[in-house]
Amino acid sequence: MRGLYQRAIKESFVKLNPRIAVKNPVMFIVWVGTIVTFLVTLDPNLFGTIQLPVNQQRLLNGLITLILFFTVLFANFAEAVAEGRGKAQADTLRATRSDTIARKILPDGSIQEVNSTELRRGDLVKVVANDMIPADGEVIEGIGSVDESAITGESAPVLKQPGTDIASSVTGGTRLLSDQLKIRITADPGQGFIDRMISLVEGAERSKTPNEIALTVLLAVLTQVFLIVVATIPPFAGYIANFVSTLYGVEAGNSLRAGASVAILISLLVALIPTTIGGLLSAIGIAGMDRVAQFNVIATSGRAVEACGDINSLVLDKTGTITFGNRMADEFIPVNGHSVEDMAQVSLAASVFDDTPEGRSIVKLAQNFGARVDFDTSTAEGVEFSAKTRMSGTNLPDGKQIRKGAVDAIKGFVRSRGGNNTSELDAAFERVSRLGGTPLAVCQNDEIYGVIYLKDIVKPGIKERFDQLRRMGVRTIMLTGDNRITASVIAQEAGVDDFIAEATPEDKIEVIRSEQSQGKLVAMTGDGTNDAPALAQANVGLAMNSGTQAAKEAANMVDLDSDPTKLIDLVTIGKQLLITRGALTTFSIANDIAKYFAIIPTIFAAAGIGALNIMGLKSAQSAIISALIYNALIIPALIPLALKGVKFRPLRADQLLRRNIFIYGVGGIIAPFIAIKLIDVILPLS
Ligand SMILES: Nc1ncnc2c1ncn2[C@@H]1O[C@H](COP(=O)(O)OP(=O)(O)OP(=O)(O)O)[C@@H](O)[C@H]1O
Ligand SMILES: [K+]
Ligand SMILES: [Mg+2]
Repeated sequence: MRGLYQRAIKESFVKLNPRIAVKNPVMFIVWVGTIVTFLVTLDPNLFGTIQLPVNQQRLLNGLITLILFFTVLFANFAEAVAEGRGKAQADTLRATRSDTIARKILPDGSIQEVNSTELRRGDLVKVVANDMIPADGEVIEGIGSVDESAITGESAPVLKQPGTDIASSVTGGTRLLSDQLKIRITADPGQGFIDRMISLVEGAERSKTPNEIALTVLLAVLTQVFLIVVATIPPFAGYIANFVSTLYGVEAGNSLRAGASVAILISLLVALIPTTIGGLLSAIGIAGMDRVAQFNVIATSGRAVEACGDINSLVLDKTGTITFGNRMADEFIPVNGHSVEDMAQVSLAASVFDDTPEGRSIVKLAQNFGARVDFDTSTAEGVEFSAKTRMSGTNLPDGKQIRKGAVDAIKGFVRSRGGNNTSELDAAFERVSRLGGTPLAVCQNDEIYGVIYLKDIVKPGIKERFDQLRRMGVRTIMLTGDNRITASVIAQEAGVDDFIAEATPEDKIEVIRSEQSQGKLVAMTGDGTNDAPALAQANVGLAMNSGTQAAKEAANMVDLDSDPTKLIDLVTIGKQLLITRGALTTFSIANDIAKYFAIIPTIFAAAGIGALNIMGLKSAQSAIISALIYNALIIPALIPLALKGVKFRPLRADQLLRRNIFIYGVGGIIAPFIAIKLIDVILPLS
């Protein structure tokens, strides 16, 4: 922690470099102002004669220079502290990226040892137990467990094997613990997942988000307006000075001219321009990305984090996101006069090749009923489950075709072979669906044997989360391949706003497009290759780290813990980022009013227009210094708030706006009046 601050202090000075400083127009004006006031400290008469005794003027100018310099440093410090945590994280990551020797498989099948940095996309490598995986890739042969703690912080080993979308992708820098794998490299050197993570957390790719750019422009315009206002004060003051001279004598007129000295005009300018938000703006953005990183989510840009705050619609999978997703076979419901044992036997035959959790749980339940595999598995053919057919099964050596799957899919299968549907089947289908379970029909050729009840449970607390989202104006849409009845039961229980049943992967992208065509911003999660287009289409796409390479590349965020529910947290983080920025901007601009009333009178006070001094400050000098000290100190004082984010309540945007304008607007007007008066009382200036 101390190291973090030491580093930040050092960085604060590095950021004084004009080439870096100029990127923040508001603070750059302060920096230029500091240099000018420094010049008039060296030679108080630089821009014309002054009326104060030279030493007194020099002291005042020197003090102003010092405070302005600290104002710039404080703003730099805010940014440096925000960047610090990411830098520390990058160091840890870099340590895992050390080069290793890879066993490259040559076209003739022989092995050549090469440095991991020489591997290119498409190369084949062999990795044996205890080897570091040399680069990102896809397992094409073998099975083994991998320690991914370097990237996920999760110590439990993860099983990797070819074929299955989910388990076949490996990340360079993780370690193979057992057995051996043949891997096809999918990333060129320096383009891997860990490389991308490093450059992200280091902020190398942290370009300003569109909102940040818009706000920076607004602040720059505001700064320009004040620059013009302040620049017109001298002629105006000069005009009044002439007038005062004729009334009260030349000396009174001159003291008014002195009041509008360069140092004081610069002080007024700095006090009026939005330095508070100008100094904290980038820290707020970096902190938002940091908060996302602490959730173990990697965002590809600050833009993605911000987009989370603007989301109107959340598209979520049912299975595994809203429900636990470890759908277990709970019951066999035989139909058409078949016995449970008969049905168990057919269900087992339909599932021996099905590697999904559903398939394995069916095998287990069937074995409990005494079912045994009674055919030669080496000559039988497995029919893999696909979200499109919504079926899986086995073609037996004797030509029998056994299938299980969504009830309407199986009905279609049976019908095409001349079989019939029964009301008994429909009753079983309805019973399971009304319980929120997934019914799978089982058939052999044209004969339906029964319905398997796959049980799934809605995650506790999810309804409250959706209520919270609704209060923030976010609509939740549940998407499922399951039937309408099951979908509506789960939708009701989870409290989603809308649902789409019997959805194909194409439906996902369709839902997103139709929401977007209504001007809405959409967020979604996904892990499969077929999710990739939808992840790319969504304004916020959160891919699971356990998912395929394609999904991860299409998404703008990756969750290292592979928990799709995190999308809900991301929306909250994004909203908080926007609210924090809005609140501090309001506060910063509201502050100006008090600072204006503290400084303006000092310019005219010397001319005896004391009535302007409504704050009753001790003297012109004390007023200026007090206002500037407040202006400088408010930046470090607000760093914790900028980093942590303002207190967040799940409210709609308009309610939040009203609340914020009240708290940070009214507070922003009152706070500096009190603070400046206090500093004025404490200051040993006369
Ligand atoms: N292993 C399987 N074998 C046969 N049919 C299956 C299998 N797994 C699921 N199904 C059927 O296919 C349907 C679609 O499955 P899919 O995984 O696409 O969607 P889902 O898991 O129900 O919904 P979600 O989109 O919420 O994940 C399921 O509702 C179920 O009826
Ligand atoms: K200011
Ligand atoms: Mg699914």
